[in-house]
Amino acid sequence: MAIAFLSAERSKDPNRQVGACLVSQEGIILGIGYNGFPRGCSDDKLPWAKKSASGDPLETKFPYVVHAEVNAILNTNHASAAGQKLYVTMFPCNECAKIIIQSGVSEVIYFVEKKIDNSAHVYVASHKLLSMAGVKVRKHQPQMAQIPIKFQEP
Ligand SMILES: Nc1nc(=O)n([C@H]2C[C@H](O)[C@@H](COP(=O)(O)O)O2)cc1CO
Ligand SMILES: [Zn+2]
Repeated sequence: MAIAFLSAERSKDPNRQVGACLVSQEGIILGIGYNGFPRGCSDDKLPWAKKSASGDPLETKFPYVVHAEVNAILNTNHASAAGQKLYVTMFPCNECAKIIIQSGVSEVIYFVEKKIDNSAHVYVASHKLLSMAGVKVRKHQPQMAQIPIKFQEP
């Protein structure tokens, strides 16, 4: 989970940085991701806004951003995500849940579940899909409040 948090720091989304880390059953790191625009799609040309003044959805980030979970699964250095565990700083949306299920991930460990009224159905659907597909879901219980990183010679 700490690696998912560290990965989130790399996101350029000014409103919400999300990170994910895919690990094997034994805890070996297989893939890391954060929310961002697709490869080759410039942050200078696409908007990070949540709302546009004109009301045009194409002037918001939503149609373009790749979620952290999808990036972690696609960035894997392993042939398949089957039977693996996905650590994610935020509970996955329904679209990510579909990809998590289809890629064969067997467990999702999340840090926080965002509760936003107008998107509540997204998370109800996500829970429903993950539960129907038999993907284990649990909230991370941190053993410590922080992990300081010092850049100095050991
Ligand atoms: N699990 C998630 N993984 C993600 O990568 N995200 C990303 C997509 C957007 O870039 C941002 C959410 O933006 P906002 O609606 O909080 O301004 O976080 C969001 C969630 C929450 O479901
Ligand atoms: Zn998602």
